[in-house]
Amino acid sequence: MSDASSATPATSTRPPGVSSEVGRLRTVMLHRPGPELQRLTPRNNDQLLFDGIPWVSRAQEEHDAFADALRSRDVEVLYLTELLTETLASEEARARAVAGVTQSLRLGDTLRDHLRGWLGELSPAELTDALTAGLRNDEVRGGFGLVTSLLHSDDFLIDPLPNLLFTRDSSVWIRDKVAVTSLAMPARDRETQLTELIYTLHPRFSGIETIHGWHREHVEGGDVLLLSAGVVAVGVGERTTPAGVERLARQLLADGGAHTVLAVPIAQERATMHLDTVCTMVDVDKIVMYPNVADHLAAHTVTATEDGQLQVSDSAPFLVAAARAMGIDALHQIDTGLDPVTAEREQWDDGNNTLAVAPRVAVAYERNVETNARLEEAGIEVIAISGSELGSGRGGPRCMSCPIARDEL
Ligand SMILES: NC(=O)NCCC[C@H](N)C(=O)O
Repeated sequence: MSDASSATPATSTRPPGVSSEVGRLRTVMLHRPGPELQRLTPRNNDQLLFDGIPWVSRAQEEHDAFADALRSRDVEVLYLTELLTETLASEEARARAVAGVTQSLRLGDTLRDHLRGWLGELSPAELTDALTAGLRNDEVRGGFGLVTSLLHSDDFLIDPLPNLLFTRDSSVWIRDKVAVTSLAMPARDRETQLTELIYTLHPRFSGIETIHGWHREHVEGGDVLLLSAGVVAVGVGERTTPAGVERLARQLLADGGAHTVLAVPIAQERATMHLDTVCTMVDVDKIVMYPNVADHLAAHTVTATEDGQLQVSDSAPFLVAAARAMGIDALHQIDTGLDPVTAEREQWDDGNNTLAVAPRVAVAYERNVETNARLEEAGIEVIAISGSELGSGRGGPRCMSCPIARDEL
């Protein structure tokens, strides 16, 4: 469970809404790493999308320091598990959560019925733990039948969700609406069941419109960059699919969420799983970008015709297409000027994955010494945090944060 003593109470009335990457950050949703990380073993870490086995208590310390750095800049920090527990006070939320998590065809009828009964008796906080940390076969008490006898004792009946840490990916606010995303990797599929519950049933978000949704064409929040009000760049690669960006673009262009969407192909590789692994905005007209991709990153500009059809341009260099859509002379790339090997090492360690808390102020991992030095030379204040354990899931400060409210620029 999250550290309730240091959390800001979820009672602020600041209206949610985000229209850029760099407007002053007011409210953010994080997930403090918890028991779900204790489930990682050398046998399952690849499937669960971690590159190692994190030291959990150190990861929690690093995460608490990250949250404190944000609070010290007057950012309200909400925790996903606290919001979920509050949501699960509602009978409807509990029923939906239990039904969703027991859908798996792996269970069979006997075990499913047993689990439904068991989960239904848990308190909201216990149910949050089960939904996030999962459940092993040998943790089930009673309900023994054929399936539970044949599964291995350490098989999961409910998969743990270690990637909840990366709250960026399972929902993204675009103006005053929130897109509940549809995650591509099986290990993360269930995360958006939880964010959908929070946004549809937590009183804080009452009246908020959700778009996209669980089990639609794949879109992940790490691919979605709000370059400026009305201009949304969407990476298309290992996670977000062409069909995913098409559906999102259609929705945004139809309901005023954007006037222009840039569809940006990225290499379908783990190192570049999301657009925010290669570039993030650090000022209204500055972007820090992995130099090894800078020269060939390109974009299709997508707009809507008067009768609502999508209009797709030929591909153009990303920085050119972005500046044109944003109505500025140039989107300046922070020239990290690194030799290709250092650049590759720092990109792998999320050097380009910064979280702006205001224009020209960004949180970054301290280990990316060269990239951070270049950011500072370019006039960006770097709030350096340590991420030796947090980074083993391959995500940096932007990945670990879902902005809920930012000031308009
Ligand atoms: N926006 C991001 O780049 N998020 C990082 C996600 C890391 C996670 N282990 C994953 O593979 O999905």
